[in-house]
Amino acid sequence: MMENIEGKRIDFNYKWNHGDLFILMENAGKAVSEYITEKYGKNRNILVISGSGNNGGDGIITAHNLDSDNNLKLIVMTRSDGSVSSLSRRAMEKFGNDRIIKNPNTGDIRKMISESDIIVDAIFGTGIRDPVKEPYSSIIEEINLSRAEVISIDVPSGLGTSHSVLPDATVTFTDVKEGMNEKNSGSINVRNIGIDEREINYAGPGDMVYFPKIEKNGHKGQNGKVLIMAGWKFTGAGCMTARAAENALPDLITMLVPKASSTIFSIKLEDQIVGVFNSLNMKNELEKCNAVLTGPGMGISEDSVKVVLAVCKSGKKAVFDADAIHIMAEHRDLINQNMLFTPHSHEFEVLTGTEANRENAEKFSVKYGCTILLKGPADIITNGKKTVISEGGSPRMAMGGTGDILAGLCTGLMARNMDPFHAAVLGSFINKKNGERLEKERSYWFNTYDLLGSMGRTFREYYDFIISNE
Ligand SMILES: NC(=O)C1=CN([C@@H]2O[C@H](COP(=O)(O)OP(=O)(O)OC[C@H]3O[C@@H](n4cnc5c(N)ncnc54)[C@H](OP(=O)(O)O)[C@@H]3O)[C@@H](O)[C@H]2O)[C@H](O)CC1
Ligand SMILES: [K+]
Repeated sequence: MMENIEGKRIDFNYKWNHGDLFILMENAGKAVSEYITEKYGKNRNILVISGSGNNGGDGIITAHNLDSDNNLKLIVMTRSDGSVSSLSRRAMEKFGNDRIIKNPNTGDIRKMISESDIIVDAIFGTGIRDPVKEPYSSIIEEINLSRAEVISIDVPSGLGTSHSVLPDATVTFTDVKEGMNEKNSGSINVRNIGIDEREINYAGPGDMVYFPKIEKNGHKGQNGKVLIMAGWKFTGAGCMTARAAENALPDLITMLVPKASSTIFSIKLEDQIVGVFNSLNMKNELEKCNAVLTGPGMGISEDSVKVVLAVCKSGKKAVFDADAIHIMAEHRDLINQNMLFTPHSHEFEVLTGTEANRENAEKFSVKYGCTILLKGPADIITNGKKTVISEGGSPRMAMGGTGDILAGLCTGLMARNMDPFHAAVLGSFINKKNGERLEKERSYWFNTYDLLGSMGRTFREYYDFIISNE
């Protein structure tokens, strides 16, 4: 079952790899026309009703393919300014602009529906917004009153609203869409339209669709607060997590550190809030934050165990890395769905008591409900329901500190309202692409400061790609 946003993610991955989505529209139209010809034969009275988005474009290609063997009419309902999506415009040129019936009135549509034995519903696909406005709600009603066979493309138009086409069959692409069942969609036929496994099961630029945009008129605090309790033994590790978290663009980052090292932190992170750790401060800061990180450079001490247990008790979204993973291995009963663990293979073995591989990561996530990001040349990210592989990076990223950067970035993303799984996938993707960028520029001669320095540019490249293609 695929949510609409997941469909968008896959489209962006495809677009990044192949440049143009029109071939997918051609394949979608081919899949639907083949289904109709196989099921109903030729010489039928077919009416295709297309909306102004890409679902409509799939309908136009379907019409083009069925045109020569049937008595076919194509209606296109444009936007109020007469436009359609750019892919649909290309489909219209292919069909022949002058033969398209544009924006007929409801009476004419009713007549055309009554003269048809097959109706192809391409009004809305996954881009539907509730509520359905006129004239679309009346058209949907007329379709549902007709005795013709109705075939919906991708999803029944209006699904999830109070005006939904009730088709005899739906030809859907890549996977069944959210909310579809045999009752509201008729017989469901899933067709592959050329999306590669890599665009679905591997991290890619499309994962940016889960990254919340910065609102132009937003207010302070809206973009989340990060709490970090790390670097108590190795201050450098703690500082790197904070610098990495900044790249997710949260409004506030607070470090809680022991009194003895607070001066070092205050100097190195002069633009962040550095507080001195005590039980009361920790309780207050945990209440205020949207996501918390602990573990990197922390050491295992009475206090670090206290911190880890308090994080568990807080119920906040949390990232456990390094020493925190060792501590959590003794407290597995406290693991829940708000938690992300970012182990390398040895830490994974300590946490789970099993060999570090995909199957065991999935088993552990299912059992405890948490997300695992198992680090390696290819990161494995799983929440037990979904698993994504994140490849790439640079061999130079085996150096110390890159794990701290990844953990900090994931925490920042979780504070920005992302769930642990999508934060982990995007964090891993950006981290690896950032390493690749530096390797291209400098071969292997770069360090963790360089990674932190270029992360914003790497992030922006993919952010801009999504914004400019929406
Ligand atoms: N990878 C794939 O699987 C591909 C799928 N394709 C098909 O594309 C659609 C999704 O296309 P999209 O353009 O995103 O959206 P829709 O066609 O579903 O609908 C958008 C248009 O509908 C208008 N709209 C939306 N809600 C309403 C409403 N309530 N009342 C009136 N009009 C509405 C919307 O209007 P705007 O004013 O916002 O422009 C749009 O015009 C997917 O389902 C597949 O069928 C592609 O072929 C590519 C690959
Ligand atoms: K449809």
